[in-house]
Amino acid sequence: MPAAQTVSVLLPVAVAGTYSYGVPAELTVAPGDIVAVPLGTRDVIGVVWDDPPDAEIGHNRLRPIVEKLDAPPLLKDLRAFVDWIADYTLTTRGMVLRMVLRARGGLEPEPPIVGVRLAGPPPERMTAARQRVLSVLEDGGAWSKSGLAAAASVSTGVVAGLVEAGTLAAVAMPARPVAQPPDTHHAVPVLNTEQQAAADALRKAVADGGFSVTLLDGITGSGKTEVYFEAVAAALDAGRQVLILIPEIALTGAFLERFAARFGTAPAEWHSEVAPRLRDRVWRGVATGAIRAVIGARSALFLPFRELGLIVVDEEHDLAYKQEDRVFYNARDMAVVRGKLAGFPLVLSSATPSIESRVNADSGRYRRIVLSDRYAEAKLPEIASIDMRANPPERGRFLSPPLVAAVAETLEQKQQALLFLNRRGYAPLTLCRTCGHRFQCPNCSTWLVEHRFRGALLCHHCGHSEPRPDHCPNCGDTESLVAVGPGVERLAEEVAARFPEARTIVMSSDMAGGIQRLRLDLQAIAKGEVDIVIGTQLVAKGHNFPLLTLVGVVDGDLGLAFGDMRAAERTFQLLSQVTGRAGRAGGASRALLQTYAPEHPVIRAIVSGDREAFYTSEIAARRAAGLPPFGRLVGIVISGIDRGETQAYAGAFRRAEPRAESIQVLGPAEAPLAVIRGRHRFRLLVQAPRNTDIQTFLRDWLAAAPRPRGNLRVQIDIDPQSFM
Ligand SMILES: Nc1ncnc2c1ncn2[C@@H]1O[C@H](COP(=O)(O)OP(=O)(O)OP(=O)(O)O)[C@@H](O)[C@H]1O
Ligand SMILES: [Zn+2]
Repeated sequence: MPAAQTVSVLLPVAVAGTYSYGVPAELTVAPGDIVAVPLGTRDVIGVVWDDPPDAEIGHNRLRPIVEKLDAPPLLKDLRAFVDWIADYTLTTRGMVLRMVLRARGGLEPEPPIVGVRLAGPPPERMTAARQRVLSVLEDGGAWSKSGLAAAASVSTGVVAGLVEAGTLAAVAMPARPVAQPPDTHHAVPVLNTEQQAAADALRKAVADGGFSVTLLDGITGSGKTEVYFEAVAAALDAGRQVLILIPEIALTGAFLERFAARFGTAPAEWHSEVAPRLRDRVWRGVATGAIRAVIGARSALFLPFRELGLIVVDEEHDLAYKQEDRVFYNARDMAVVRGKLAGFPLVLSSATPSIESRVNADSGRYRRIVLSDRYAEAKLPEIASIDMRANPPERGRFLSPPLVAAVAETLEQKQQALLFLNRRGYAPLTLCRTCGHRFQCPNCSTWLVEHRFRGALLCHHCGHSEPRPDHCPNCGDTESLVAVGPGVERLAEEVAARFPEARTIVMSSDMAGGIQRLRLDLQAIAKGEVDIVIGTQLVAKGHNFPLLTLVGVVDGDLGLAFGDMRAAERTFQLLSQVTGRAGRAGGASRALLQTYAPEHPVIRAIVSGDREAFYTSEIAARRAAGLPPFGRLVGIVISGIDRGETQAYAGAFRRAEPRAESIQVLGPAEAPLAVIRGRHRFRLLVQAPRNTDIQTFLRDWLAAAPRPRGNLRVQIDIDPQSFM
C-alpha cells in the first residue's frame, strides 16, 4: 500500500500548534482546504495548514481526515495573517482561526431554495384564495412558497394544497445574491479642487498596486467619504474586492445609503447584528468572490476575501477598533498588517487621526492627504467654552444659563440642538442621604448606574441588574436615596422641564429596539423630526445631521478625568468629533463646551481650533516620555477569584521576569477596576523602546513564570488602550 499523505491541520481551539492527520486515498488536499477531522470523540472543522506535519507519528496511529468541505480554501495571505496576529498578540493560532471560521453555515454550499410555479390544470375545487394565488402566478415565474402566500394574502397551506392538487409544481430556485455588484459609474461625484487632488492621489495608490498606507486627514464635513469612495471605485474597476471598516454599527444605516447613492447598490454588511444565516451567506460570497464590497465592524478583517484589493479604515482613531476580549487586537493596526502581507493599499480616514498614525505620516511611513475645508458653503462651528465656575447651573441641574439660552435661540430659529453627555443611564451613582450607603455592584468594584427608564440599577461592566430600590438596604430609611451626577436620561428630564414643547430624543447604545430602532431614530434626526438630541458618543461621530446648528457639550472635562496616557488624545478626538456635527449644511453654527478647566490645553485646542498645536504638543510629550508610538507598552492583567491567591501569583509572576536592560516593568499593582465579574485584578505594565522584540521577551517570561493554576488567568494586552 502506498504511504498515505500526512498533513497538518489547524483547529479553532485554544491551541497554538497544528494536529497531524492522514489523507484518505480518495482525497487530495492542499493548505487552505477546509476539512472535518476527528478530535477526541467528535469531529471538528479545521483548515489544512502550512506547517510541516509531525513526522514522529506513525501512519498506523494517524487518524484520517473525515471529509473535505465544499468551500473555497483559505488563501495563503489569510493563513499568514492568522499566524502573524497570533504571534504578535501572543494568542494561540487556534483562537485566531476561530475568528476566521465564524460562519459555520458558510462552509457548506447553500441548499437550493425550493419554489413553486404553475405546472398543471386548475384545481377541481376553486376558491377565492386559490384564485388569488393563480393570478399572482400568471406571469409564469417561480415564487418561494412563503413569498407567494404573502403576495396572494393566503396561508402557506393554500399553496401546499395547490401543489398537492398538481396545479403547482416545486422547482429549485437560485438563491438571491446577498449583494449586487457595485456600479462604479453610477453617480460619479463632482469634487472640489482639494477633494479632486485627494481622490487622484488615492486612485493612483490603487493603480500603482502593492502595499501602501495613506492617511486621509480631513476636518469634519470635508467630504472624506466622497473622496475615499473614488479609491473604492478604482479598486473595484481593477477587479478587486474592497473592505470598508467602520467603528460603530450605528453608522451602517446612513453609510449603506451613501454607498448605494454612489454605486447604485448597497454593499454587504458584516457585524454582530447581521442575522446568522445572512452572515453565512456573506462569508461564502466573500470567499467565492461573488461579493465585491463589504462594510463591517472590526471582525470583518477576518473574512476570507478572495481578491481583496483595498481596505478603508473610517474614523481610524476610534477606540472601538480595539478588541479586548479573548484575542486583544487593534483592527486598524491589523488591517495594515493584512495589507502588507497581501500587498494592497490602505486608506486610514479621520478628522482627528490617532497620534500613532500622525507620527507614521510625519515620518514618511504613511502618505498623508489633507482636506482643510468643509465642503461647499459649510463652515466649522464657532466654538466657545462656558466656564462653569462663573456660570453654575441651578442646584440639581446640569445646564448652565448660557447653554440654556443658546438652546432656546436655536429652537426659536427652528434649528436643531445636540446635547452631548458621554454617560448612559440616569445617574452614575446612587447614595443614601441618611447613612451614606452607596450602591455598588456585587461582582465588580464599580458603582451601579441608575437607569430610570428601565427602573433598574445596572453595572456597566458585568451587566448585573437589580430593581431600583425604594429604601436604603443599609439603614432602611425610605425617601432617602439620591441620584448623584447626570446621565443622558437625567439630562432629558431637565430638558423636558425647560423646553416642554421641544421634540426631544435620547440616543444611547442601550436603548431598547436595537440597531433597527437606532437607524430609524438617526433618520428622524436627519429629517428634522427632532428638535433636541441628547446623546452619548453614539451620536458624536460620523453622522450628518443637516439641520443641526448647536452642539452643547455638557461635561467637557469628563474624558480628562481618567488621567491615563491617552486621556488628552481621546478627549480631543471626541470633542472635535462632536462639535464637528454642527453646521454641516452651511449657515452659522456653534458649539459650547461646559468646563471647569477652560485653561486645560485640550479645551484650549478645541476652542481655538488649533489642531496642529495639539498634535505638536501631544507628540512632543509622548516622545519625551518614551510612550507609544515612540516606545512600546504591554499591559498584563492577572486575575483570579481569591484576592490573596491572585496577588501572590502576581508577585511570583513578576519575579520570573527575564533580565532585559532596556525594558522596564511596573507593578503588580491593584488595577483601577480592582474587581470585575467577581475576579480580582492586578496589573503590570511593560515599557520598552520601540525597536524591542517585546514578543520574545514576553514569551520567555511566560515560559519562566509559574503556570497559572485553577482560576488564575494571565491576560496580555499588546499596545493597550485601556489601563483600567
Ligand atoms: N463633492 C461633493 N459633492 C456633493 N456632496 C458632497 C461632496 N463632498 C462632500 N459632500 C457632502 O458633504 C457632507 C460631508 O461629507 P462627509 O460626510 O464625507 O464628510 P467627512 O469628512 O466624512 O466628515 P466627518 O469626519 O465629520 O464624518 C456630506 O453630506 C456629503 O455628502
Ligand atoms: Zn458588575
